Amino acid sequence: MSKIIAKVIVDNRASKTDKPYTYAVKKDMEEDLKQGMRVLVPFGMGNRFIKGIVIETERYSGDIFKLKYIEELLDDRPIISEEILELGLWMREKYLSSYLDALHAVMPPGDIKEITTYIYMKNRPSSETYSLSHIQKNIINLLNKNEKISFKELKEKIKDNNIRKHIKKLEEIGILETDLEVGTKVGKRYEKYIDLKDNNIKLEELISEIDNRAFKQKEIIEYLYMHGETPLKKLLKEVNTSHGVIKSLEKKNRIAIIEREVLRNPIPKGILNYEKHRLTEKQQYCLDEILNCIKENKENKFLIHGVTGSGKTEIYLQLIEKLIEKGKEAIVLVPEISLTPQTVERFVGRFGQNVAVLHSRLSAGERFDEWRRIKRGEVKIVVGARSAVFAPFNNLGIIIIDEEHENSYKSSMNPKYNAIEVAEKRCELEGAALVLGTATPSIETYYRAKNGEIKLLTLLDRINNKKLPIMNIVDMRDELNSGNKSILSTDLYNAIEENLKDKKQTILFLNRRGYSTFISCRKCGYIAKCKNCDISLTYHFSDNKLKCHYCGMIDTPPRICPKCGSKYIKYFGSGTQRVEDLIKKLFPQAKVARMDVDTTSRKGSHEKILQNVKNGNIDILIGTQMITKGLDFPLVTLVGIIAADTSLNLPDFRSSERTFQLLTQVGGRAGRGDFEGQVIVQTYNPKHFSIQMAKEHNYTQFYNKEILLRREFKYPPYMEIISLVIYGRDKGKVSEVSKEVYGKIILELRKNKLEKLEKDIFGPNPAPLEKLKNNHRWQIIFKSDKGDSSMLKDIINRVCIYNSQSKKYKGIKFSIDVNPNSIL
Ligand SMILES: Nc1ncnc2c1ncn2[C@@H]1O[C@H](COP(=O)(O)OP(=O)(O)OP(=O)(O)O)[C@@H](O)[C@H]1O
Ligand SMILES: [Zn+2]
Ligand SMILES: [Zn+2]
Repeated sequence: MSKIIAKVIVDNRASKTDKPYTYAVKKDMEEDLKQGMRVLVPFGMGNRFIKGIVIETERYSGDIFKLKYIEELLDDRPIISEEILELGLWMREKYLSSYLDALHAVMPPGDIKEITTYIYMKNRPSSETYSLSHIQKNIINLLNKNEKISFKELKEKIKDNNIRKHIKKLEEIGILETDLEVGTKVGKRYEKYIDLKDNNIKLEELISEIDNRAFKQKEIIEYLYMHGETPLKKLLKEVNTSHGVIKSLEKKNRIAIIEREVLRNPIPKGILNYEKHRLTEKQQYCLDEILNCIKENKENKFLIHGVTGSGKTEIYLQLIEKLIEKGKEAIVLVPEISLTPQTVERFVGRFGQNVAVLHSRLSAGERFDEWRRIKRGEVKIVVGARSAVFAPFNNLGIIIIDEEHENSYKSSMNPKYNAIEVAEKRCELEGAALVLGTATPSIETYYRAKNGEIKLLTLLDRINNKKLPIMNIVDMRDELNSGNKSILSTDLYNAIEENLKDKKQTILFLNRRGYSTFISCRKCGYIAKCKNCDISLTYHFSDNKLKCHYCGMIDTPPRICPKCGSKYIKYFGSGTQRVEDLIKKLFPQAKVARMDVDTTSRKGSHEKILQNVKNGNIDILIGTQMITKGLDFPLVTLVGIIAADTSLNLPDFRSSERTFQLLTQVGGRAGRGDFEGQVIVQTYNPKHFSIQMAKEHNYTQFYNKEILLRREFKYPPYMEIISLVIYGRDKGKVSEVSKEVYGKIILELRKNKLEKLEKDIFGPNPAPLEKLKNNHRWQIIFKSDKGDSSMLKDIINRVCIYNSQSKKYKGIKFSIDVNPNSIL
């Protein structure tokens, strides 16, 4: 007689347990057990019970006497759908992650161990309960006494093997309802927050009043000063302190404890209705094409390549409207949500309570609440950053990815997935359509569109035939030759002045924050570097500190050179703080704001700056890449790009692409209203093709040139790249292990008759970022044809997993990234 067996991934972090374990299933569980359910299983020598997830069930007619039995089912139904589970397993293979990491990515947010199924009374049964069984009546009786009861408790109270069937029956006839809850976080309505009592007092002053020995108190003040209002729990953890210290600060009247309601529905308040636009002919054409293709089951992958301001968002909105009418659901991915408030506002402004917004500032409980709202079908649209691609809809009609070229769609944590690829896979599994949109398609996406894998829809004009901005290139070498040493060229200076006179707004872009980007001794050449990262420290003027932008380390700038003792310490390189400083000096009459990581760490500060720009309270906005995304301000007519070369000079194969994207996107903020716009691009490489093509708004020509280089130098889309970084505290060991791992991989390749791949392996070498956060880093780069890549991945994975268990390699870690964003 055949039996049911189940493959289970156990929730245990040890890498050697990263494989499915097979368990036998007790007879009375057979019918209820489904893949995607959590179970309790005996594990290891001591048969300790641990939680796990069923990824597969199958009939088996062999001997099962050697197998252990699943002890208990923890869910009454799968907590993720079959498709989502498959998506997770696909990611594991594609991105070489562990089972557990891959499953965690697709499971409900938070600690899946903490999830409980609760049973509620939905409608009290009428008096005619004669059709109900004795057990069913008992269940109802229990629920008459309690608002809700956990599945586990119910099982303990009503000892019956068929309890699941009874619950199901009662659910079917509308008496009961089940729901998931996570931990104790949900249901709590208030949370304590801590903030400084007075935000206008300088840090030095606050600190000077505290006893020198009370260093924890100082740390708390510093933390609040930097981060603003912080949940108590987070503060205790971040500063690693106790309630007592907080209390004593409160007594001193330095901090305030605020009780805040934990919002169950985190949609920002005060969003205005976003009126529907009558589509232009071209927008209409796009919309119809997509709807027709979907209807006739022709294509279901689309790329809308529309210049900046061509009205892509309106197409998304109306597309979604049409699909919801048909009972479908929609996922919209946007780059880091906090950076695209205008886009989010449009979705909420159009669809209101039908939208769930998944942003990074949600608490764990809120995140889970949203997940549940989606799962229960209470919303039809999810707008969110990359992980929203896993939103648990059951009737998904479309996934839209706005600004598809953005690198935030690639995860830097395990599994290191690319949300575009994941979205595509999910759409295939669930029969949904995929729509990518951008003014500057990634080379990979455009390549696929040209090959007919994705249907290309092009919008060449801005809405109402507004002109694209004129791009003026300024050669900074000429400026220098004519005696201008300032970071502002004469042209840019004049244009700003003119714009101020005209009462128009200006955006200045520079991709470096801080004041000076490095400080150095003029006598001996010493450069102040981070001791954890070996990267030069950036000087921040406002708090007179040196900061590491990689690990956050803070240091005091030296007065005399720590190496040779000279006092000729000089500050080089300009960041946004210096630009702000200069602009304020040059144009004292202008209202200036700066937007970068340093000015937006306080909650709400980001929105406040943008609101001020919108209201016309700002004449000149200076910022980093934060100001490149989706901003739509009609009075912005001038955009100045202070240094186009910062992205161009990175030792990375995407540097030309990034530069083209950046210039086009930042430039695209100009002239979106009734007035024409102009862009001034300052550069030392005026002839570079990405700068030239951006100047001409000629994406296709840029693409044609870049794609040739990709082919010649064997980069994506022609080849798949795998970056293996080997890192650890011990420099010698890192290099030693790297060489050994390399040797083993080569051996394996030969064993598998894959010698031909050897010529496309680079390294092992120290990585371009050789030391980060106290880890030394070595790198091996593999390039392979798509056809060979799965074999290669298999080998890399095996060698690395094998090594990570070996005692010899203690303290060494491996990071594998498939088609990484950058290879630094
Ligand atoms: N059919 C229309 N009629 C009038 N105005 C429209 C129409 N469609 C869009 N708009 C407006 O045109 C402006 C540009 O549209 P939108 O911001 O959607 O462009 P986009 O293509 O997404 O731009 P970007 O890629 O630069 O973010 C917006 O202010 C929008 O409200
Ligand atoms: Zn020196
Ligand atoms: Zn550092």
